[in-house]
This record gives sequence, structure tokens and C-alpha cells, in this order.
Amino acid sequence: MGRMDARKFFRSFRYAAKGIVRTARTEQNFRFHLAAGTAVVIAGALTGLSAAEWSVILLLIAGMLSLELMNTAVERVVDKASPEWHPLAGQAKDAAAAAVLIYAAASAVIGCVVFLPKWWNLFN
Ligand SMILES: Nc1ncnc2c1ncn2[C@@H]1O[C@H](COP(=O)(O)OP(=O)(O)OP(=O)(O)O)[C@@H](O)[C@H]1O
Repeated sequence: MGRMDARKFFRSFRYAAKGIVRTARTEQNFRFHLAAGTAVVIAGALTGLSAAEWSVILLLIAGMLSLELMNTAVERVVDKASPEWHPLAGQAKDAAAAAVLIYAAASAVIGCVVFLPKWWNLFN
């Protein structure tokens, strides 16, 4: 403890990168949100957003991807802890899935609030 261990620090980056690559390979929902996030960033660059709008959009994208990763973590832990069918295992997965759904719905609404007025003005 005390002095920072640089090797340990970079190793944890490698583990995190591994988590992203593995999840992208196995989870279709994560791939969808990666593609959607990329599309939104391109749309934002083409449309033109303020610093505050970029901050909100990037937070939403990062939050969405982070939640998908946490959802995958919950699924993996549940499958390891309870390979058999159990109500608690189902509840844990359902709660994690609900967290993703709520955030995705809010992101979609906020995305419309940010983008639609700008596009509306473009064509009027
Ligand atoms: N061990 C279990 N016991 C009880 N219910 C389970 C169990 N595993 C899964 N379920 C139920 O099935 C649902 C789907 O679980 P699953 O792990 O297949 O997630 P998924 O949403 O299909 O994930 P993926 O992102 O891998 O497609 C869960 O939300 C839960 O309701």
C-alpha cells in the first residue's frame, strides 16, 4: 500500500478491456447499444450540439454501456451460483434487466428532447 503500483494499475485496464471485448462477442444487446451509441455520436456531430448537450448524451451512452456490462456480470454470477432454476436467480436477472430497460427508455426520451427540436428547426 502507499506507493502506486503502475503494473497493477495497467493490468486492471487490461481486465476491463477484456470484459468489453468478451461482452461484445457474447451479448447481442451490448453490440446493439455500441452501434446505437456510435450512431448517436455521428448524428450529434452532424447536427451540432452544445457542450451541455454533448455532456448529457455522452453520459447517457456511457451509462447505457456500463449498465449492459453490469447486467452481463449479474447474468454470469447468477448462472454460476444457480445453474438450476430458482425464483431468486430469476428475480436477480429480472431486476438487472429492468435497470437496463428503465435507463434505455429514459435515454430514448432524452435523445428525442435534445435532437428533435433541432431537426424540426432544420426543416422549418
Ligand atoms: N437460473 C434461473 N432461475 C430462474 N429463472 C431464470 C434463471 N435463469 C434465467 N431465468 C429467467 O429467464 C430470464 C432470461 O434469462 P437469461 O439468462 O437467458 O437472460 P437473457 O435476457 O436471455 O440474456 P442474454 O442477454 O444472454 O440473452 C431471466 O430474466 C429470468 O426471468
